[in-house]
Amino acid sequence: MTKQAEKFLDDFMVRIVAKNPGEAEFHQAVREVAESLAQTIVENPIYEKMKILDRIAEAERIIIFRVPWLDDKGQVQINRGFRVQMNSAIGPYKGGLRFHSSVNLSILKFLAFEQTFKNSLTTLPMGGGKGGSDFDPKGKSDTEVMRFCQSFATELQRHIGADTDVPAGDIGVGGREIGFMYGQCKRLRNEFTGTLTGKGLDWGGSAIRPEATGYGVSYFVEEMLATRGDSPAGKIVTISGSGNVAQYACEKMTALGATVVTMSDSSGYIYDADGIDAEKLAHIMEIKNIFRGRIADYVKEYPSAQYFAAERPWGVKCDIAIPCATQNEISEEDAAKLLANGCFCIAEGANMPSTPAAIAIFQSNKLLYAPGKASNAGGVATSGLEMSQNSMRISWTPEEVDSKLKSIMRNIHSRCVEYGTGEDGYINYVNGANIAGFRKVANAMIQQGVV
Ligand SMILES: NC(=O)C1=CN([C@@H]2O[C@H](COP(=O)(O)OP(=O)(O)OC[C@H]3O[C@@H](n4cnc5c(N)ncnc54)[C@H](OP(=O)(O)O)[C@@H]3O)[C@@H](O)[C@H]2O)C=CC1
Ligand SMILES: O=C(O)CCC(=O)C(=O)O
Repeated sequence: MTKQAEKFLDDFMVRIVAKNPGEAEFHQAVREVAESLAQTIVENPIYEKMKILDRIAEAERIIIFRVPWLDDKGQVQINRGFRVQMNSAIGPYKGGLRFHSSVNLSILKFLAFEQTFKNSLTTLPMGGGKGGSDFDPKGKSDTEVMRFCQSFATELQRHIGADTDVPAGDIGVGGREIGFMYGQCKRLRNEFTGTLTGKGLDWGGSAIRPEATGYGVSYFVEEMLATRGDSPAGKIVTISGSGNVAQYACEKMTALGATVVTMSDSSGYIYDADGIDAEKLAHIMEIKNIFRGRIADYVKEYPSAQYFAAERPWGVKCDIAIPCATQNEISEEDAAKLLANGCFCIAEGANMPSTPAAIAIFQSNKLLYAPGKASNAGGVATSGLEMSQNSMRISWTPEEVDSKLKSIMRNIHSRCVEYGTGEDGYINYVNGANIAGFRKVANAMIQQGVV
């Protein structure tokens, strides 16, 4: 990076931190992007003159609202709802809703910021957004979740729409929650439109949307390994999380011939040296999706596996690591363990799961490392395909959607190679994803004037 680019980066980050005090996750996500883009920006003065990166880092609109609801005992509960409408340069705001006790503005702004670049990479016409609530569905009855979702959607529906902003799922928001919110939006607006994605297959949902993020990250791993003449077959894989993304990453990596040996939740991880095959994964899906239980229950059914409470799986020997739980779940120490154990490929299913210090270890040791905004883009890409099907009032077959998903992931990989390959041939997927994602949004913003 030239001195001029370094100065741009320093000045820019001073402005970001001053304008968004105390928002550590947001600063982290913005800094990573700004580091990749500083050189491109000083070499293209129009970007600096038009303050493109400052504008991308400032949400177009943020809505914060009260979500009151009645629990099963008839007591009033109050949560806080958010929608961050980050950038609409290339399409309606698009991005998931997160329901988790940790949700705050910093987390949702980092996610919405990342989403803007991710959605641009998919090549589909989608802007960036994210939302959610500090409501935690864990331990709540179905009727409590329904009452909460109805209250949340009652306010949210004023701000969203098929051509305005199209939310979907994220942590704590799956098919059940999308169904309750869609029902309430439809009732209040008296229209059946594609206002949310991740809908049920019989009422406007797309085939393969539940599978898409996990399948997409697996297709991305295939592409990464192919750059070194390799493939997933015979590889040992560690996965964190046991929710939507983790489940389908496990399914697809196993189908591609790899052996997945770990999955986790926020209480701990399981290690099954024999591999979590299709039958064992079906059991995990039952524990998590039907009984809404804990991953620890796995060892009751498969006693040869081990459960490690309050630990993450990154000390387990593997070739490939696919973090699919949450942000900053791979620390510097975890990254050092992965490296020491011979792991050579890290593909993020989660958003920003690796800390900056962990990424520095991956990159300085020339490991294959893909940031979530590239490798987990299959979920939102398939949401984009759901929007297209809704507009055209048609449904594609699972095979059609899967083949489009595969070609989108291959295309994202090619863009990363195009913009991220250094002089020594090492592919810096972070730079590649950030630069490729930025160019399209930046050029659209220039063409649309100062808005
Ligand atoms: N769903 C999608 O299509 C997409 C999701 N993502 C990202 O993938 C990640 C997982 O999302 P998804 O699978 O949908 O969510 P789910 O709610 O289905 O699953 C989340 C999993 O991560 C675990 N987890 C959540 N928070 C923590 C934490 N603080 N520490 C440890 N484990 C935690 C959960 O454990 P527990 O049950 O104990 O809470 C659960 O196993 C998120 O980063 C999300 O932003 C990215 C692209 C698309
Ligand atoms: O499908 C979507 O719209 C959003 C998916 C998502 O939240 C993400 O990509 O992080």
